[in-house]
Amino acid sequence: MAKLELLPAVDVRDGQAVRLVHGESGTETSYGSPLEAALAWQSSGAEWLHLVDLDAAFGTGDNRALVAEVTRAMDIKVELSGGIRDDASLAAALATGCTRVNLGTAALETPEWVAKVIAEHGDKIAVGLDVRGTTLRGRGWTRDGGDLYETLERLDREGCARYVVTDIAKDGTLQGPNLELLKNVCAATDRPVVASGGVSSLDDLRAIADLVPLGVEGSIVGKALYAKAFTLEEALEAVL
Ligand SMILES: O=C(O)c1ccccc1N[C@@H]1O[C@H](COP(=O)(O)O)[C@@H](O)[C@H]1O
Repeated sequence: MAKLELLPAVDVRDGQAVRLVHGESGTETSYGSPLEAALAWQSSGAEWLHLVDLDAAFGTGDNRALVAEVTRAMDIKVELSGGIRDDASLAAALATGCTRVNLGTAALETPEWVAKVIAEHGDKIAVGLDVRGTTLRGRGWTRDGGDLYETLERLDREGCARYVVTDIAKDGTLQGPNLELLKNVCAATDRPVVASGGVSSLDDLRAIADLVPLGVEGSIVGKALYAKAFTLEEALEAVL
């Protein structure tokens, strides 16, 4: 059976690696240099880095040069997101050499553009389905953007390669992942799903790994690593 991929997260706000609670601006806890954090996850054995430009996602500026520097410094695969919403921001993101990008707001607000870039770039494009209940949220998770399952059906039709599914109610809370949501999304699509939000323990990761046969391919891990609930080495061992 395929093993669950783990994607330690580095979210960047105002030049710092931060974690938010429920993705709300103003709830930041700072963890210092994004490059140092990313290099630490790489040295601990990560095969992926989930790198987010939060200022670009919130529309409060950007950390584009810094996320490009971090991406270029990595020998591992990088999933890059935050503020990738048009040809220029997509070209800049892909030029960093990242393995794939994760689109959020654009999938809700400019579906024609997203269909076009999916057709052009295939599995270099993932779509982030960031939900409260079953309502998608965009623009830094501050605005409603439609129904999860209707959007999923449309993106499936357009050939979207994979989805990164975040339960906003869980994100940054260390309350455990929303396994029901993950199962429901896997039942609604045949595309791989990357889980995001709420991981607090090795048991949470094992529970997500149990969903690999249903279509879960990976899990983002953020707060739990920064809060030292477990080490990345322990996490990688737990999902072998
Ligand atoms: O990751 C977060 O904590 C987060 C919080 C608030 C907004 C966005 C967040 N992350 C990721 O940003 C992209 C969406 O950016 P955009 O809408 O395309 O500009 C997506 O990957 C979110 O999961």
